[in-house]
Amino acid sequence: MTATAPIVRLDGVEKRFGAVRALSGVSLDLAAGECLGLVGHNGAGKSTLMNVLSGVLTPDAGRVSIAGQDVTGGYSTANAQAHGVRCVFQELSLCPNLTVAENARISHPAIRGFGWRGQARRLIGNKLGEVFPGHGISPNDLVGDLSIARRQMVEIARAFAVTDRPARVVILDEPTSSLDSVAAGLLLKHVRRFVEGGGTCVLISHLLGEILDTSDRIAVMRDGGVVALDAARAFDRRSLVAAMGSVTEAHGQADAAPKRGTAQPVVRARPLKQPDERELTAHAGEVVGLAGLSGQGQTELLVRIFDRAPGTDVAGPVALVAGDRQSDGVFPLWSIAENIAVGSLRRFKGKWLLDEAGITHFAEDWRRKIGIRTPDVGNPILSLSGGNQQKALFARALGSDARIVVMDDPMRGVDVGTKQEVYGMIREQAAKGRCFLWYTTETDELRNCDHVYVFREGIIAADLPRAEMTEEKVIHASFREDA
Ligand SMILES: Nc1ncnc2c1ncn2[C@@H]1O[C@H](COP(=O)(O)OP(=O)(O)OP(=O)(O)O)[C@@H](O)[C@H]1O
Repeated sequence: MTATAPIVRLDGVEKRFGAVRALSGVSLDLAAGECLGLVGHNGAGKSTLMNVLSGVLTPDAGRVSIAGQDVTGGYSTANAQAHGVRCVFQELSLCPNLTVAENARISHPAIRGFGWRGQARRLIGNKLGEVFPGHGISPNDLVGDLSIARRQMVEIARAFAVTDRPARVVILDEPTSSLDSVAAGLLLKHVRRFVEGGGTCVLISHLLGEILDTSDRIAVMRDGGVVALDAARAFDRRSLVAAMGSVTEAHGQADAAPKRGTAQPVVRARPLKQPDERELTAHAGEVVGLAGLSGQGQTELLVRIFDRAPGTDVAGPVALVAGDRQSDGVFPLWSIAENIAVGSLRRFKGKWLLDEAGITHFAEDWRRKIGIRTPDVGNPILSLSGGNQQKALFARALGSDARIVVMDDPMRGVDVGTKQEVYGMIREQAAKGRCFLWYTTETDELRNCDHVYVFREGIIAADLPRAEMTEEKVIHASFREDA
């Protein structure tokens, strides 16, 4: 850190939501020219703290200063933006019925008058090109037609784009959660360029490797407070996990012994464009991974399997853990309990009414099993932190009777400790005969799979049993030979 006054000072910030004390007197400084990594378990208070800094939430107590000026009274998102504070939220905030350029215009009101469309197209197009070269997004694309990874790229580029207002502090709340490793690497390089040019970044992530590699300092939050704060080089994975508290990192993996015998597969599916005889097959008791760069046809095939579309052969009920929880997973007006139990409603059907007590008991059981942080499963689902919402979606699928569970990059926003527990649950349920189809953008997770299909340009490019699967082979198959 430099000796000059901090660009941001948060002093004794407190925030309560009913019975939940989300922030319990947090003090934190940010310097110009640094990237602060912010880590902590699901529900630790990271997003709440950043919502205070970006003017979305008013703290119950404490002060916010920017560039030495106390801005606490009447601080709002408009003030934050005027001070150059930008935020890329976990739940993406683009308007799906507008184009990429129109969305850029919304947060850059300086673009106006005759020819505003052209200006907006240039602004976002140039920034996308700078951060994510080869992104393949047109400023004229309708946001609703873009994959979640591309939407995330647009949102990030929009936050870094500059018109009449500076970008001094850019908060990135789990910015790589939907990006594949190539796009994530490009973003993290951009973050370094930005801070080396004097900007400030707050990077929130559950991927501890990227936090350790990209940050200058790291703050660890636990239960609403900052419990450790030091130079990044003072931490390693183990000490970060320990500081986060109550999480263990047992790296289990699938047994390398081949399991496929002569049994009939429970799922068979071919990508529509597959030029050869290759198809995805999955057997009872197997965890089958779908790998490759993001948006290479993995989600499309999973959705076709879930829908039992022509060209797929699916034996048994299917449950889905959606990757885009905001638009496909969470029922935003329902409680946590209703969101969990909706996958198992038949079990709770009475003669006339649903068995409400049974639903609560079932949800309560899963709250404990998967560690959903809430005082009451009757609370609205949107009262949960992002990672805890994702855990509720897991509970919905794992608690259902479906023999086949289809998971579309399901660990988005789930903390390291819970991930290990969920990996364990998946392997345990597979051992009892359940079949899992698992698309992941995290290569590390493929170690939990018995068989991996690597996708490229909409087709299966490689078919790797666990014993033959290496990261190198997956990466090699993800890129065209001539690319
Ligand atoms: N709008 C809200 N209403 C009620 N409770 C809330 C609300 N927003 C956050 N909370 C609660 O505040 C606590 C902190 O949540 P926050 O979203 O800041 O956690 P987080 O560290 O960002 O977690 P994650 O890693 O899952 O994103 C959680 O217990 C959450 O349930």
